[in-house]
Amino acid sequence: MSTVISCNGISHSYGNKLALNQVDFSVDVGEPIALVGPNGAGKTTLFSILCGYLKPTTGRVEIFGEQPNSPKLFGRVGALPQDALLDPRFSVLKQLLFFGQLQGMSKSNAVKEAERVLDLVGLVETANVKPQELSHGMRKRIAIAQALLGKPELILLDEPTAGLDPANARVIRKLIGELSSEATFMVSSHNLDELEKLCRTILYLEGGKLSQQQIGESSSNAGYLTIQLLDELAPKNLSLLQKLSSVEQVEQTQRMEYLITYDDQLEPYFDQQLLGFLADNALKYRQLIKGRSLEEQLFTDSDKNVVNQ
Ligand SMILES: Nc1ncnc2c1ncn2[C@@H]1O[C@H](COP(=O)(O)OP(=O)(O)OP(=O)(O)O)[C@@H](O)[C@H]1O
Repeated sequence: MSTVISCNGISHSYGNKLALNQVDFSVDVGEPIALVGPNGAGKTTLFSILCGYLKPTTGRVEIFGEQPNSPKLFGRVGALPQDALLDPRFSVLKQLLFFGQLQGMSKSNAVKEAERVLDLVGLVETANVKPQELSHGMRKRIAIAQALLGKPELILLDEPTAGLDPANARVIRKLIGELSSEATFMVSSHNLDELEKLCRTILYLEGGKLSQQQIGESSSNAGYLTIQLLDELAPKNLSLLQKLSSVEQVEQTQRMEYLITYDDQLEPYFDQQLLGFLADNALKYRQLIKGRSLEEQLFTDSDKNVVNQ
């Protein structure tokens, strides 16, 4: 597996204030990583070092094997700084265009890319609006859209949900979950509850020290697929689905949507097995989502209709 971030013995001092103290960790390509710690723990300092805005006082950092400010990383890393500001003078589209063109895109590609990222954050209608006409939550989503420009492979989001209402925070987490098959995300928050269902790997920072690197329980053999069908599964088909060799559980998450837990070791190509099953039983589907849908990951509801094998 290829290494995205490698930090060895990183310390950083502001004058005589030690903000980071001998931090070591590495991150491989894959699922989102949470960086959690109380106010003042050093999260923003670490992000600033990873983005190349700050040089660590001591230690070595590599992103994709390069120094964080290397031109070779241009376009490969997207970042949302904690205090990202939009320019009040220009419309949302103009600002995204500017950053797209800074990445070397032609104007027409930058327009397409700006529209794509605005669509991802659900704010296409704000393209011609100036930032001050938007709510705080919308501005934050625009700043996240900016971090997604050019499809970077590593996306660093410093407190992306800070100050957002629950609905906006949910939109952001949903987006991270959906895009995490395309890019490796590192997301910070002072609130573990917010990220623990989204990220299996959690880095705890406290007083500048990385205290723990916890890998969540779900790093077992369990694989997840969410399928949206064009109709409810008839009991007969549900029973057949449950009998597929690698299927451990089928859970109905909403109308016509099912979360399937399967043994990834037993059937690494379960999606193909499932497509075969659907074809054999003349079942039509709308969407197949690798992993749990974010709704499912974040808001586990104890009284859902769980169907055990
Ligand atoms: N420019 C600076 N000059 C002096 N001290 C600083 C500076 N920036 C941060 N610090 C100090 O370094 C420590 C780590 O700060 P940092 O902003 O990295 O923490 P954080 O985990 O991001 O906090 P928060 O959750 O409040 O944003 C804090 O004690 C802070 O006061």
